[in-house]
Parts: sequence; C-alpha cells; structure tokens
Amino acid sequence: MANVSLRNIDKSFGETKAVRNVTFEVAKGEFLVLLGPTGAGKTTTLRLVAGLEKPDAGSVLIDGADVTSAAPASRDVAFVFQQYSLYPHLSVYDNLAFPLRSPARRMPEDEIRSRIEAVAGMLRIGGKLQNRSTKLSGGEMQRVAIGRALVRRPAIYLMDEPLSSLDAKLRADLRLELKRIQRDLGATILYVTHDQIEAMTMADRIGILSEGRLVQVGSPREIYADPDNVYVAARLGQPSINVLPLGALPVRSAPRTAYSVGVRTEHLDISRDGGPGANARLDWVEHLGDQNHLHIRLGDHRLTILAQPGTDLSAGEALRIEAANPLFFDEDGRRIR
Ligand SMILES: Nc1ncnc2c1ncn2[C@@H]1O[C@H](COP(=O)(O)OP(=O)(O)OP(=O)(O)O)[C@@H](O)[C@H]1O
Repeated sequence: MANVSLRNIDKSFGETKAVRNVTFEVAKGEFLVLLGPTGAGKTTTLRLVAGLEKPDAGSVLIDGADVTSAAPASRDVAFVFQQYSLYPHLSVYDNLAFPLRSPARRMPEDEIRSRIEAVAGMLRIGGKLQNRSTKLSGGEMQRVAIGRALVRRPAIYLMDEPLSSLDAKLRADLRLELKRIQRDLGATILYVTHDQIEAMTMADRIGILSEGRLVQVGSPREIYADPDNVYVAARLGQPSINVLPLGALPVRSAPRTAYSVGVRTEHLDISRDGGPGANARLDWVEHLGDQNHLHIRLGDHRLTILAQPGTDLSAGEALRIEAANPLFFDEDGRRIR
C-alpha cells in the first residue's frame, strides 16, 4: 500500500476548468471519498492520479515519488469503473486471472489460483468461478470487477462510482463489504461518488468538490457537524439541512454578520401549543416506516423536520418550532459559527 498526494493540480478541457488548484493527500490505508455533484471534477481527479490525464499544472506523488509524467502502467494503481467491463466470453475465474496473466508479470498459475480463491472468498463469489461472466447478476458482475482490482494488489485503488449501477439493496450490501475488505487489507482507496450515504458510511475522510475546487476535507462527522459553508452543509444530510434567512426563526445571540441560519432536520424541536418558538403549520407528514418527515410552513418558508415513527401529528395542525444547534452563515454563504 502507498499514499498518494496531489499538489496544486489544475486541469482544463478547452474553456472548462475541470480541476482547480486541488491539493490533498490520501494516507496509506486510508479510504478517502470525493463527493460532489455531476461535473464537479471527480472523475478527472481520479484519471489524473491514474495517469489517464496529464495536469496543466501541479504534481501527483505516490509514496513521495513524483509520477506526474509517468505512464499509467508504471503507477501501480487499479481502477474500478461504474460500468463493469468484464470479458463476456471468459469465465469469472479467467476474468479474475486476466490482469495476473500479463506477460510482464509472469506469475505462476498456482499463485494466480491462490490469489483468485482468496479474493473470491472475500467477495463471496467462490461458487461462481466457473460461470460465464454474462451469466451473473449485476451485483455479482460488479463484485468480479472489484475482484479484478483486488487480485492485482496494487498500491492504490481508484474507484469511480462502482456501486451506482446497482439497486439500493445490493448497493447497501456491497458498501458494507467494500469497507470491511478495505479495513482487512489496509488498502488505500480514493473513491468518487455523488451518493452522500456512500461517503458517510465508507469514508475515513470526505473531500467535498464543487466546480473543480476542493472546498472542505474532513471526517464524515466533521463535515456533517462543522461545515465550512452552506454548500458543504447542504451536501450531507437526508433530508437536506433547512436554510432560512436570519429572523425567520427565533435564535439566541446570532453573530453580527449572520445572514442566514441552517438547521438540520433533527435539530428542530416541535411542540403543539403554548411551547417556545415560532408559530408554524404542519403541511403534511411523509411516513417512511422507520421515521417520519414533517413538512412545515413557517410564514413564507418551508421546512422539513425529522419525527419519530410513532408521531400522532397530522396535516393542518398548528405547531411551535424552535431550533437547536443552528449554524450561521454570512452573505456569501461562509460559515460564521
Ligand atoms: N475529455 C473531456 N473533454 C472535455 N470536457 C471534459 C472532459 N472530461 C471532463 N470534462 C468536463 O470537465 C468537468 C468535470 O468533469 P468530471 O467528469 O471530472 O466530473 P464528475 O464530477 O466526475 O461528474 P460525473 O459525476 O457526472 O461523472 C465537466 O464540466 C466535464 O464536462
């Protein structure tokens, strides 16, 4: 395993600045997730590390060695893509063996077999090794694609939304397994996604990208509880944080330069009547089984509040609401407190 570091990387495609002055490091054995919406520069960043793109400025270092101009094959990185690109005419076994059978490696077949068996066990595809890869489900195919990266034992794994083509249940299963395997192997993984749940559940640290810039890096807990700006605050949390103009909701001692206030859905206290806070009205209740989302109207504003599954509130009721743990932002969306 190795660490990877990007220093002041710029990359444009014509007029499009895909990556702007990006600097960060993935430590040895760390799982770092880059999170951002479409077009934020996630894939380009991965391709720069893989050597599939060359930066306009800045450098890429792997274990301290400058590889900015090195060919992809010499970087010892494995890439897992969103679309599993398996060889359809080969068995699962031969798909997994393929990267190990390259003439450059000259790996003996018994070594290949023992690596494949170990990886197949980890990914729970041991029973499928003789199947044609086209006879697999989507989830199994993606396991094989991940397995093909694992058998190589590269210094760094680069993963580009590897779970996004799977259905929700499979995605949740594979998320847990990938995290477990990463821990067991002590693997260095740079993973990109626009799925906040993947970022929150798998990352040691999350880097938030916006329009090619890295706007904040921190542990999932730090990014969630202590966002640097309103953009970062809105990237994590489902439903999304409520952001209101200052004054819309009573808060104690707002900073002087505060312009808006952000309140997470679990940080709004509600009471029926006579309670503290502002007058509001419950528009409707969304029942999700394990929780409820209350959609609330507060003057001209709409808010979402998380409520317990057993709530007996119903649409149309008058409520009082009060914010706990508000986050304050200035006019430019920067966090003040
Ligand atoms: N080869 C290319 N030629 C021209 N423009 C490109 C190229 N690759 C990326 N871009 C542009 O660079 C920007 C960043 O693209 P990138 O694919 O890195 O974003 P992303 O965050 O991975 O998005 P997505 O989640 O949609 O994959 C986008 O505006 C994209 O259109």
